[in-house]
Amino acid sequence: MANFSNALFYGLLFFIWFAATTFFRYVLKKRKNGSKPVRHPPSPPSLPIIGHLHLLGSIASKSFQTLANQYGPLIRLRIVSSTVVVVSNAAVAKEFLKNNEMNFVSRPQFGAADFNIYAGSEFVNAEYGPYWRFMKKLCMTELLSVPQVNRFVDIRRQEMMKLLEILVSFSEEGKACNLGVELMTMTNNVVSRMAMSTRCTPALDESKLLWEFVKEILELAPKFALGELFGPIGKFDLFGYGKRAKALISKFDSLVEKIMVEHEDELNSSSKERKDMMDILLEIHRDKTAEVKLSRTDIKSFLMLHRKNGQELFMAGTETVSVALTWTLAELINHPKVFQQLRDEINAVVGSKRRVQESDVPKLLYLQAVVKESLRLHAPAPLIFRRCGEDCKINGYDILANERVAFNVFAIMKDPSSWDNPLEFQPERFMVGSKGAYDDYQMDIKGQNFNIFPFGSGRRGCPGASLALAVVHSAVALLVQCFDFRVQGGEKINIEEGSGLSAGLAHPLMCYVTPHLNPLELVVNEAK
Ligand code: HEM
Repeated sequence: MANFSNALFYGLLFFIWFAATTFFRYVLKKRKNGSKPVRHPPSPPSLPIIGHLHLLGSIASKSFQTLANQYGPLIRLRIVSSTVVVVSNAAVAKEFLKNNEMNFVSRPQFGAADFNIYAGSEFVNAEYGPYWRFMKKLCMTELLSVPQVNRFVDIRRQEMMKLLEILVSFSEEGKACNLGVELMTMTNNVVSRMAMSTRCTPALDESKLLWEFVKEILELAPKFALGELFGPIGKFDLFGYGKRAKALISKFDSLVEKIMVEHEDELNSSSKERKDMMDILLEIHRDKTAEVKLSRTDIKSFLMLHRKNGQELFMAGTETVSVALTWTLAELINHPKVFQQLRDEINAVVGSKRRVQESDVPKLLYLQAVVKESLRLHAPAPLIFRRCGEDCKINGYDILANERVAFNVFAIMKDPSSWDNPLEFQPERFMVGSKGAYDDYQMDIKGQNFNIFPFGSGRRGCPGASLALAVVHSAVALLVQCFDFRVQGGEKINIEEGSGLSAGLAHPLMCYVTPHLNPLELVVNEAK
């Protein structure tokens, strides 16, 4: 009897404690947000501790899309101890990124920053403020401006020629080639030469180190995301990825320091005709009157620059571009009619005596449509992250200060309410006069149109879009003009998406290549 009354007593005590805590939390929440209770965007039912983690598969953008189909285009998820608001349609994205742009102009900080020796010097994750504004202006007016991109056209031509030579040698040896790897090498070299006049190839000493850095950091990036799930506990670096990244970045730092000293010596001894990114940044570093004082660390951090949302140029310029190229090639190989139509267009505009070049691209409308369609179906940066500045209401829901917002570009660009046959690869949709073409056939893809914005939008949009499109257009055109492709071990390429943060193909793009027009002979014609 005594036991029973004890149990009753403790049960009652627990109930009072539980009710009081719940009430107290409710009152706190109410006071924090004035008198109204917070109205979060809808959430699926969650589990204790892990929240919605069990609802996420290996490809976050796909899982978010599935949840949006069930719970709507604006949802809120809790993953262990972090929350994220996910946006999955064009109208809601516009509400955030256009109508409330200034409140979503910063990016969230990711836990990995704790292990980044460049923390505080980052550009991609920088708070919207004087440093970010200065660097962004510099990107748009100098480092990645159209005239600067045009000044390096010969470098892109040389690197693409190297790619063509490699493919010819694969063809002569009758060996299958991993196209993804070759495309990645080419884009690494283009970006690396524009950034600091250094190639990034396993065959050379310095370049080998750079090459290894890019490879390793790309492998590590998705693993960082794991730590993120554990919120504050992630800071303890339970898996050791933080320490590995720190060691890698330190290696990159010594290498870039050496290249920087060489650049400084050159700047002291002569005036260079063509300045690479490092030269431009070093000049600002020395300029006592510059609006913002750039430190050596800021320069190195910038050059290590970004991959989508979180890591800093090598990854932005290399992985995203090579992913876009690989997907476009894969879709073309799987759609022989589209491939042939593109080849016919190139032949009609360029003929068969010279290599297609960047200056031909404005006349190659079908080529542009092919690339747009590929970016629509396979966004190289499928999730864009931003951070909410101050509490605000969007579509009747409260979005709280500091909350992370993920724009699911992957889902938005396949939304059946915006696109007919959204999962089909149909470049015609971007051609004027074609059956089913959109009125707005020259659809802007650089952030004005929220049905298709692979480069993000607004002030925080991608400053590398012109460079990226220059590389993707010319490489696709050259490969289609010069080679036929046969898939190794099958008729079609398996276009399954890879897991983790990478938006690439799950399986290597292995092909046998045969020259259609021998590119090595065409070069001679081009020089005329
Ligand atoms: C197909 C290739 C590429 C795609 C799809 C892409 C996509 C993106 C996206 C979606 C963002 C976030 C935009 C936003 O928040 O609204 C971004 C940011 C950025 N990208 Fe790219 N990118 C590509 C290539 C490049 C290249 C080649 C570079 C430079 C070499 C570059 C440099 C940057 C930088 C610096 C940012 C951060 C801008 C900021 O925070 O203000 N990207 N990119």
